[in-house]
Amino acid sequence: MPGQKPIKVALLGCGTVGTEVVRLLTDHAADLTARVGAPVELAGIAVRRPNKHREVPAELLTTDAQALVESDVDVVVEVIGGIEPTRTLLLQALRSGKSVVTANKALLAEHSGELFEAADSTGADLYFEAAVAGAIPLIRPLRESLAGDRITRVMGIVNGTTNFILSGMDSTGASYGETLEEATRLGYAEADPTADVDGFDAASKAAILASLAFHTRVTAADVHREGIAQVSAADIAAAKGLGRTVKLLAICERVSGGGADRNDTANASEFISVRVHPAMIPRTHPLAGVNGAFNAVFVEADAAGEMMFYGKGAGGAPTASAVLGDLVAVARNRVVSGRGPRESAYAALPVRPMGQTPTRYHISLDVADRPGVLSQVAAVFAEHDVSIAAVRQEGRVDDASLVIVTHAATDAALRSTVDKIGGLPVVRDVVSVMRVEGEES
Ligand SMILES: NC(=O)c1ccc[n+]([C@@H]2O[C@H](COP(=O)([O-])OP(=O)(O)OC[C@H]3O[C@@H](n4cnc5c(N)ncnc54)[C@H](O)[C@@H]3O)[C@@H](O)[C@H]2O)c1
Ligand SMILES: N[C@@H](CCO)C(=O)O
Ligand code: NA
Repeated sequence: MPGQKPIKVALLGCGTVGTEVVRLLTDHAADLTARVGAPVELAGIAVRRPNKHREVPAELLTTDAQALVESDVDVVVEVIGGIEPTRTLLLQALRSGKSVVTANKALLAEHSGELFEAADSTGADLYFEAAVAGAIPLIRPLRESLAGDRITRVMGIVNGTTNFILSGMDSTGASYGETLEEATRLGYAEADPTADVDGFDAASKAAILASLAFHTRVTAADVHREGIAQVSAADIAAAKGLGRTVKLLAICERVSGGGADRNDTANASEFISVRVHPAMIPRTHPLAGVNGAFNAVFVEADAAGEMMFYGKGAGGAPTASAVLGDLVAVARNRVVSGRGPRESAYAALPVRPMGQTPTRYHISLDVADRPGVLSQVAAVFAEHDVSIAAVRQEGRVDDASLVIVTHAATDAALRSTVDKIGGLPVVRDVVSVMRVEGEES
């Protein structure tokens, strides 16, 4: 594009993802120019320790991220992570009319409202495909491709570390602790795995997905979150015994009517439920075959029906692929003086608290094998108004394994049922209690 003004890019952060962004920008420069309609020029890279970055051109490095954001650039690409200083830097960029591309789910899940407002104040773009499920196109399908449909459910595996651990437990029968150790040794889990194993990373992603799917501002605080540290080898074995497997799921769904809410929504006819928790799913479910560090997200929409998005949700190069896709989009918008999608939060649906969101449960018990045991157990369910969907009993020498799957019940009802059952003299052990998803209720 001779004579076309270059699109100048500031890169903030040059770690796992940033290094790959630089590589792709350099290796594909000619193609990117052709695709955008103008050269895409790296104007500077903000890092903390310049002497640690021998792989990138030294003259581009700076430790002053703020000055780089304030300089004459068109686009700011943020791959530092965390809330500050990135929040301040990106607000500054957007308020001065610079487009932003970010991979930062934690920031978006807490501050997307403020970032979108800053973008609106100048007409700048805010793109974030890399923030959820890495390379997998998911943000663009939800924001653009499905913008004419009505999405009813988004359910997926959006954290590779926990999926690696749960898949490992499923294939070896090993404990959570042993498998986490292995994941750390192989570099799949970080030295501090808290954000992944306690579900914070998945909860941020769930908030972003729910916001887009339901045209509602959802933050991480709205997401019910449970991690995988409590998942035992017994849970995995119980799941396997019934043709199921355990996955950490991010679930965003529309639910109709009833229940409390975050504002005065007594008359609301529709709510959303946004949650992250381990659940048993049938081994025949499309998400059951997603193993190791892969991600997959299942989307259901009224007109489109069921769709699944599958691929690499993390890693330097896959994540950089999503960043580059966004960079091309915002650069193209600038070339034609156009703009990408703005925030769409008009529906403002209330989020239903987990306490009022019934889910189905699987309960495995070790019981004495003698007449009347089943009826005693069933009576406790009836007493707490928890309806039983299926029961399976397998006799052993002098005891039996009893597996019960419930119809949808609230956490509170299920907890009191299980507490009371655990105290029955005929119940020797409550082996496993876990939610069930992906089956007709
Ligand atoms: N690594 C992945 O697989 C992956 C996948 C999807 C999204 N992300 C997101 O991408 C972002 C970056 O992740 P990463 O894995 O590359 O992290 P990283 O820790 O490898 O890189 C971050 C870099 O930013 C630098 N940095 C910190 N503060 C800075 C500052 N004030 N100014 C300039 N540089 C600063 C750090 O020194 C580090 O080199 C995060 O938001 C992360 O959640 C990562
Ligand atoms: N820690 C995340 C990286 C991608 O966000 C994972 O394990 O999937
Ligand atoms: Na993505």
